[in-house]
Amino acid sequence: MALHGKVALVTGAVQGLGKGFSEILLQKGAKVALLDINESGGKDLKAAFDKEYGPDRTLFLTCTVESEEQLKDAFQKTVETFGGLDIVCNNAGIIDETNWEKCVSINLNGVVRGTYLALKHMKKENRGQGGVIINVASMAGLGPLLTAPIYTATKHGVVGFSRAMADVSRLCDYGVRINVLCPAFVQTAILSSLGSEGTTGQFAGLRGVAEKLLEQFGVLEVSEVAKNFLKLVTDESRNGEALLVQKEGASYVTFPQVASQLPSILAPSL
Ligand SMILES: NC(=O)C1=CN([C@@H]2O[C@H](COP(=O)(O)OP(=O)(O)OC[C@H]3O[C@@H](n4cnc5c(N)ncnc54)[C@H](O)[C@@H]3O)[C@@H](O)[C@H]2O)C=CC1
Ligand SMILES: CCCCCC(=O)/C=C/C=C\C/C=C\C/C=C\CCCC(=O)O
Repeated sequence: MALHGKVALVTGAVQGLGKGFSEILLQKGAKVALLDINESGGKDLKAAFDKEYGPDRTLFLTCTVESEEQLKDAFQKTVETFGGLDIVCNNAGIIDETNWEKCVSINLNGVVRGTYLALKHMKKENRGQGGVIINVASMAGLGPLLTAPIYTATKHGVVGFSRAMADVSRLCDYGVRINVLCPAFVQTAILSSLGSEGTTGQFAGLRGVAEKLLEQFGVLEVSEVAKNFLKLVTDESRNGEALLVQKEGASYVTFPQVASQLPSILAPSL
């Protein structure tokens, strides 16, 4: 998929990975709607991107992925401004084991909401032109992060939901690929939550285990993850894939083949 002139929407775009994903899309010629709850940061980022890439290439929209109405309006505004939608990255996420319902609301419900809205605008049966959705999970979507069981659950949820929706899209011929990105630790603000009492609450005492994982896996730079994000966006042969990104490299995850045991009527082309 060539990105020049394509329209992208990224949630949680103001800093960290979302900023990195937005910037690499801009470098490849796409237009990007930047969605975030951080209004002042969003305005500053848009001003910086305007200088670097030109004023018509981005749109900043204040929006929480917790609100169906705000997210729906942001998708609509993006389509009206840029004339279509080709790429959606559901990236916004937090760690908060003390307010765990909020963590589920942002990390899982927000991704479901963003995926359904993306399909509404992009799928062929709605006269959309197809496209690609990248949902951001984590390595904690593939194994346990002990200081953050709810975070772990939301990220496993994002992996399962994305894989299921990719198969739905293939079977129903939506023309939309859905892939999920699973980075290990990345140098962003969220990393300071590793063992902090404020976000990990009753599990803060397990910070030593999380620190051991950090020592074992190291810390990625945003740019390393962004390069792999781009692969998932552009490689048209990839649908329903989970890409694990670690310091030593990236690899597509192999899952148990339970689908092959289903009656073929349920999974004719899996
Ligand atoms: N940094 C890391 O080690 C890893 C991060 N991830 C995931 O990557 C994604 C991005 O995280 P980072 O860039 O590291 O974090 P970050 O904290 O640097 O950035 C998160 C962005 O999301 C925005 N945001 C938070 N709540 C929001 C909401 N309700 N609606 C819209 N925007 C909201 C924030 O304002 C911020 O701009 C998250 O889903 C995170 O779980 C996955 C694996 C590793
Ligand atoms: C609190 C900081 C969390 C930062 C965000 C994040 O999602 C980072 C996750 C990175 C990796 C650790 C996650 C889970 C561990 C998964 C598997 C461990 C398997 C260990 C093994 O068997 O080798």
